[in-house]
Amino acid sequence: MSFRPCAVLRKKLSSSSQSWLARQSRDPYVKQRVSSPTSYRSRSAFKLLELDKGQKHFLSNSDVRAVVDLGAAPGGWSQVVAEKLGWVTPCTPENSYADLMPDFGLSDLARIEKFGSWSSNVGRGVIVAVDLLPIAPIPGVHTLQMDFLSPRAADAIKAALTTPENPSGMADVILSDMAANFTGNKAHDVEMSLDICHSVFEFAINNLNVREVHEGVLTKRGGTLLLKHFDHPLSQEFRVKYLKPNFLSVNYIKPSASRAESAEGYWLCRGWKGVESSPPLPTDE
Ligand SMILES: C[S@@+](CC[C@H](N)C(=O)[O-])C[C@H]1O[C@@H](n2cnc3c(N)ncnc32)[C@H](O)[C@@H]1O
Repeated sequence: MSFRPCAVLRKKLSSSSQSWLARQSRDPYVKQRVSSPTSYRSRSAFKLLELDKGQKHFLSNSDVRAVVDLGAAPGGWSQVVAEKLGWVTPCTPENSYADLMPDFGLSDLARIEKFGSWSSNVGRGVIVAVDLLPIAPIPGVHTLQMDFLSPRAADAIKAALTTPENPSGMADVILSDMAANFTGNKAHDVEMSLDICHSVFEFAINNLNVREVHEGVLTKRGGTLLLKHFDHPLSQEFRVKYLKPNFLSVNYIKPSASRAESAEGYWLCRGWKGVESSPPLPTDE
C-alpha cells in the first residue's frame, strides 16, 4: 500500500491534504503498519510496544491478568495487549496472521464472519476495551462502546472486569490513550485533556489493584497506570498533586513513535499505593 497519489489526484488535493499525504509516505511507523504481518489497526500500537519493551515489560509480566484499555478504537493497543496476554499468537514475519488465516486480505470482520475467530489460543485473564466508537472484535478483548465520562461507564467496566478468573473485578493495568477531538482553542483543549486525566485517576482509585507480595518481607505492590496527557503547566500540577503521592514511581515518556510536533506524552505510573490521602478531586461547581 502506498500513500503517494498520482499526478492527476495530486493536482486536485488541497495543500493541507498534500502535506498530510507527504508526511504519511515518509512516516516509518505508517509504513511498518501497512506492511506488517500483524496488521495493527493503528500507528499507536507501536507506541505501546515500545513502552512495554523499554519499561521492564510492565504489560507482558505473567502476573498481569486484568487490563483496561480506555479510548481503545480502532483497537491497536488492545491487539498488543491481546498478544501479551496470550490470546493471539505474537506475530513475526515467520508466524503471521497470514499463516494462521489463509485469507489474509479479508478485513477483521469478514475474517471473523468466515472463520469464527482468528485466535488459536486461550490466553490469560481479562481485557476490557472502551471507546465512543465501535471496535471490531479482537480475541480475548471485551469491548464496550460508550462514553467513559458518562456516569454509567465505571459500573459497566467493573461488570466486564468481573469474571471467574478475576472475581475482585480489579485491574492490574489501566491504559488510557483517550483524547478528545482538538478544537484548536488551546485553553479548551487542555481543559478537556485534564478532565480525562481526572476521570481516569478517579477510576483508578476504585479499580486499580493493590496486592500483597511477599519478597522476603511483606510488601505491597500495586497496579500500573499508563496515562496520555498534553504538555501544559496544569498537567504538571496534576502529576505532582495526584500521581506522585500515590504511585511508587511516575515516569514521563515520549515514545519515538509519538510525533515530535505533538504535545502528547505519557505518564507511566507504577506501584499503585491505594489512595488514602490525596487532595479531593475537583468538582464541577
Ligand atoms: C488516539 S485514539 C486511541 C487509539 C488506540 N489506542 C489504538 O491504538 O487504536 C483516542 C480515542 O479516544 C477515544 N475517546 C475520546 N474521548 C472518549 C470518551 N469520553 N470515552 C471513550 N472514548 C473516548 C476516541 O474516540 C478515540 O478513538
